[in-house]
Amino acid sequence: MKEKNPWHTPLTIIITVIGVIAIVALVTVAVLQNRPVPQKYKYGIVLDAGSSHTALYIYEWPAEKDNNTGRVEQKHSCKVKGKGISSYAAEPEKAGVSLTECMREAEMQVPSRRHQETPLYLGATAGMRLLNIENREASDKVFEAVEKALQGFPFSYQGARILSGQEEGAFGWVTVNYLDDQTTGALDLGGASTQISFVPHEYDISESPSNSVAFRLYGNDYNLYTHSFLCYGKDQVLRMALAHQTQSGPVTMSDPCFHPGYSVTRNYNALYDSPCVSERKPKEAPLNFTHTGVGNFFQCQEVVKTLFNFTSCKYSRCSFNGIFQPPLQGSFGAFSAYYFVMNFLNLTDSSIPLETVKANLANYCETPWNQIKQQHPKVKEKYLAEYCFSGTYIVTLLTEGYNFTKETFSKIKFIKEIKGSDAGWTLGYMLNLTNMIPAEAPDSPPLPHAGYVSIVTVIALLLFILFILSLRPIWPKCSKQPQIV
Ligand SMILES: Nc1ncnc2c1ncn2[C@@H]1O[C@H](COP(=O)(O)OP(=O)(O)O)[C@@H](O)[C@H]1O
Ligand SMILES: [Ca+2]
Repeated sequence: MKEKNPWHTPLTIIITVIGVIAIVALVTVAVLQNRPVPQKYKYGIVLDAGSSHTALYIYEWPAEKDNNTGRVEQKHSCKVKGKGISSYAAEPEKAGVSLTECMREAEMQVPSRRHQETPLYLGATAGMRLLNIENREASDKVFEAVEKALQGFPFSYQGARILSGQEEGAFGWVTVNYLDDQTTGALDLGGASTQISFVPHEYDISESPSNSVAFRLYGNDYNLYTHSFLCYGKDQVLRMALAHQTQSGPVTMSDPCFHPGYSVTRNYNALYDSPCVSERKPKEAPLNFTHTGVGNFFQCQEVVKTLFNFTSCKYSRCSFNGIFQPPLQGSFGAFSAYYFVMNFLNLTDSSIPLETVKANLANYCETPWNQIKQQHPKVKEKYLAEYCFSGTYIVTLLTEGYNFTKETFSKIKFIKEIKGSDAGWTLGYMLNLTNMIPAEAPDSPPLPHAGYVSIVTVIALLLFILFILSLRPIWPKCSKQPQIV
């Protein structure tokens, strides 16, 4: 005869059913109540008006985390067609018009209900610094035109201005260190200026106060060393190199920094039309000269070295041109033109020793111009012609200028972006102006939703089991199983 299961009494069945219903109800209520609400985002827009071109960046962060840490991300970027705003000195209106296409894109990217509260900034760097030195009126007109154009959009326009070299260097450092976990120096190479920023080991800021910036980031105070070298961006430094080699006003010039077989006609007035070289213009020169290539890395390095002044230094130590620089410290992120050039040359890998970098460059510079063009039919010819010079300049600036050695060179990472945001000063600039540079370390992260659900379920189950056990006195008696001997 089949024995009746003692658990099948009405009481235990009722208790079990009620228990299961209670657990399901508890978990459902808890899960629904604490479901993460769909994220609401806030936005900020920064226009980087560089010497060679303007780029627009849209940043995004969770709305409720305004003052919190490390949550601002680049949502979108747009490259403005044409040249930098400083090139519109003669026709300022066009500087404003040039921005409209990217601004329209921004209107589409930022949800319209957020337009009015979205701050919009424009920061101009060394191109406008030079125009401002050369022709103040023209620089003001460009800003007027740009301002007028930007105010025509529905965002919260916060102004357009020239960043100082210190700001450019310091905000580049903030961007890198906001996004990265360990403290990293920042190396930024532009077309018209270049910046170096890092936290020195022992830093006596009193030696050169103009090179020091203090920041509080993620609970730590930093004394940052930063310097911006105007005219040492790769386009202006090329002008200086060409100027150095055309002092006597020749009709043809043989240049070790360009490939053998390279030959173009250049205009003297155009070459010397920049405050970085205007004083060196030869008194008597023809209208044009023929610029031909020789392709010799070592000779090119000698030319580049003449552009640095190592003779005077009134501090305990200097990089070049009498500028104070404490000993290099830690790892570095090198971005903008550092990355473009080294990436083209396949030299971004930090494991490549400095000597190999030089050997590869020597080999690259020697390659005939025809061959280079054939190998890279899609690369813009202006860039292509200049990679030998730019690569040589980068190596020389880092080693002779900033004193990187073969050991410390391997601590430089050539980077385009970090965690999806472009490396550059724009993010740091916006964080600073919106008071969003996180001063304190992030709170320990709260329990993720899945973890929360699991814990609620396990506790509910435990309670249920305890409840069942507590009913033990009224459990039906188990009938003894026949013993097997
Ligand atoms: N693909 C590329 N290859 C080589 N150089 C590039 C490339 N894209 C941009 N550049 C260069 O990077 C530099 C960017 O400088 P930019 O930010 O405009 O000037 P600055 O920061 O001095 O105001 C320019 O010299 C530009 O020619
Ligand atoms: Ca730049």
